[in-house]
Amino acid sequence: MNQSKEQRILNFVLQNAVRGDPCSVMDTIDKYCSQKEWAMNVGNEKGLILDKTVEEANPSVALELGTYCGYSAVRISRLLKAGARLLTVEFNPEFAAIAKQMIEFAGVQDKVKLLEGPSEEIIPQLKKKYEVDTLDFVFLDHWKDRYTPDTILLQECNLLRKGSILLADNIIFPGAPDFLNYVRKSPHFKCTNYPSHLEYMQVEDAMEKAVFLG
Ligand SMILES: O=C(NC/C=C/[C@H]1OC[C@H](O)[C@@H]1O)c1cc([N+](=O)[O-])cc(O)c1O
Ligand SMILES: [Mg+2]
Repeated sequence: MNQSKEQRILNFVLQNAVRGDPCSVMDTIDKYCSQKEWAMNVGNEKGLILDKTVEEANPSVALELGTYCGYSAVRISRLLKAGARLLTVEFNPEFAAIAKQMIEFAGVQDKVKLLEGPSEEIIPQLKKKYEVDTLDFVFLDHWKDRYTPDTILLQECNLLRKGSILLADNIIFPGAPDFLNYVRKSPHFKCTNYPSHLEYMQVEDAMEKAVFLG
């Protein structure tokens, strides 16, 4: 059976990146996806916005929704302080299997816990099953029509605290208009927009930061 694009990306990393070196893994994925096959990794331009937001949050506990091949899980976890952890949620088993190998090759497996399943099922389990108190940082990069219901669910599950930072990818392309409307109208969030471009393309995109005010 012929390989998936995600398997080809992983193989390129296994053959060309430096084991245990997160930056080498990120650079190798970016090289493959800009030169050979486009893929929906956050990429290096929006990745720098992600880096700055993670450094601002300096999270003890971070959540990512939409692992895909693990590019942003590697990107986020490389910045985490000792003892901090990233929980990353992926519902597609093929993608989860690729991401698991990508995370292990990058050497960040001790900081990352990959949770396989739908976000709406996993979020209500975070406190009891995954021993989460509150989340310091959340990266939303999964199905765009899940950003709003999952942001509401995070609040309903008391997983946000005053100052929790949410960062959402793809605000322009593919777009998350209902999420933008929701957080910008809500008195519980302070929003900041970061114009950028779609990964590996000259298409406009943006990220939105939403800080929970309690
Ligand atoms: O659909 C996108 N992301 C949704 C991803 C969904 C992921 O979470 C659930 C599914 O298993 C997948 O792994 C997307 C799409 C584009 N795009 O240009 O089409 C660009 C991006 O950065 C994106 O995150
Ligand atoms: Mg994205």
